[in-house]
Amino acid sequence: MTTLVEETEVTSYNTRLIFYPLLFLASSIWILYRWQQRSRLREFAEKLPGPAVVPFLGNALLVLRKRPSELVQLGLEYGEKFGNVVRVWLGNNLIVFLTDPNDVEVILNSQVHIDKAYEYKFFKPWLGEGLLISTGDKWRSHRKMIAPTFHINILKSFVGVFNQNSKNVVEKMRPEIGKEFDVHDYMSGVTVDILLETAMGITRQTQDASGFDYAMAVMKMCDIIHQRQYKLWLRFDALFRLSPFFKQQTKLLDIIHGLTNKVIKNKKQTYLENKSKGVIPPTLEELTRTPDTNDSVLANDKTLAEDVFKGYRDDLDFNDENDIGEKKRLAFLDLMLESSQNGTNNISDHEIKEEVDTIMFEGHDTTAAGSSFVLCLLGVHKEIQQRVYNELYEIFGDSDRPATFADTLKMKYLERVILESLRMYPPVPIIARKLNRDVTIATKNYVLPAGTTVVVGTFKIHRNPEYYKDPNTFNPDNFLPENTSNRHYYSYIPFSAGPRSCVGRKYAILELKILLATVLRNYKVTSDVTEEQFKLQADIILKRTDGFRLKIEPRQRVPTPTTVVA
Ligand code: HEM
Repeated sequence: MTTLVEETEVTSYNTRLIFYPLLFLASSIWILYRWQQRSRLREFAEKLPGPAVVPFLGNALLVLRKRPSELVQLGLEYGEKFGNVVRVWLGNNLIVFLTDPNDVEVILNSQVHIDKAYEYKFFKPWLGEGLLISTGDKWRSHRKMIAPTFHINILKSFVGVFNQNSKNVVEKMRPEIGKEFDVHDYMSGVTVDILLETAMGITRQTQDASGFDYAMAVMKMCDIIHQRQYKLWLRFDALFRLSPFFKQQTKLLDIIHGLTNKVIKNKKQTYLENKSKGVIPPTLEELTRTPDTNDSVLANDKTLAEDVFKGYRDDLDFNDENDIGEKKRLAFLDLMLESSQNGTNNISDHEIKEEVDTIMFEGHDTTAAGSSFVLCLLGVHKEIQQRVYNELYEIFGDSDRPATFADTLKMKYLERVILESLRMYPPVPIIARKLNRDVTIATKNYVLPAGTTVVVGTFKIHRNPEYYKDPNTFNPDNFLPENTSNRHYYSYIPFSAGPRSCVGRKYAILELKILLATVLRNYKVTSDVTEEQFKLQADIILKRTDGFRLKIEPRQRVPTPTTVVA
């Protein structure tokens, strides 16, 4: 007779007898599959130009101990050496850099290659499955829901917010008069304030200490993610968890998610209370469809940016013809809650939170870098600054009145300056995708195999002499209509292009115009640092490691007669 202990031992022996061979089999199949996949990658990769590789590490040694500022230079040097397609191995990962607009179009214009690369995962604890990183059906349905919330009518309703916050930052900068300071700190603060209001409906008046903590937490989170991008050891989750950054991240995310959750809960409650009283906010449909005769003149007056980006007409261009002007202002969050509550869209509170957090990140760091670069460039190029100011003087005279939407349409030279700054210093200097299918690109019909990470080198594309005469010279006339009309559309992609292009493009241009116009109407800016001395940092967002150093002095509101605005 066998005892219970013996029976248990026999059962566990039998289990092990089945389990271990199965485990061995599964592991062997997996290793074989990976080996086959890698061999396939290698087979295609061998045909692509790129630096020599060492076993196991590939080309990882090239970036070892390199500072972020050195990575920009390294990237540019390899581009010079190998051309518009450069193959690199980081361990087992095949990475292909593309800088020919024809190749880039194949990737960005596709509805298939929409998956983001591995590096975007650092955002996941913060942004979850928000628009920036999600993919497949989830991304498609959310994009369809969010793109209309950036309709020009909604953006027009934000003009007042852009003005008020721009005025606030002008006042905040006053103590810096005469000193050299880092203007990015101020641009970062004002862009977060603007987003708190336009994304979540939190105004300076309604903002309590949690609003301020949130803004600080957003800025610090960006910093942690940047560190993870370029400090190789922080890229490994296990090591990151052991670092002090992880603890800090946990605290910051508590603040960020705590506020977004709280605001969503309160807004939803208010919405339901109002609904029970019969007070229902206008729907997105109503805000974006009703024509308003008062504004029909503006409807035909398109901005320069709309011409520049018309080559890749995307879901942001729908229906803008039906302009209605400034109506009731609703933050993105209100619009999303409304459409989820009235059944137009199927989106949970958690998903709304992810999208609001995504907009807070994408909308803040990019515009902060964009506006800081413009101000520094104008500090260097005084002639150009004078032309910008003269144009503003023509619009506003010596008055202190806020800008209207109609004024922004007249800021044609300022717009060219912004576009040129985004060309030379694109806030998002590279975009990365993971290929799920083989793709044949235009250059030599190379095939990039499924599994490759494709990096689109926006920074390098924007400085290609084939498309820009004298590409390293800051020249806003690169965006005169005669110079843009025949240029390859994918030779200018600061907002990416195609189905995954930046959903906030029009918001960004409008905000930048009002913010920069307000600063320049109040201050003359100068930079003692020349463009050659800018130390660029390769990051998710392009920055300067030497800081955006600038000096300001109060503006005498008189035009400079010598310059003519084109
Ligand atoms: C100068 C300012 C800006 C620049 C240069 C910029 C650039 C970009 C680029 C290049 C992408 C594609 C990223 C990728 O594929 O990895 C992107 C995506 C995105 N941007 Fe912007 N952006 C700016 C401002 C904004 C603003 C103000 C908002 C919102 C208020 C915003 C929201 C987004 C979102 C949600 C996405 C993800 C879109 C998707 O994947 O469907 N951006 N942006």
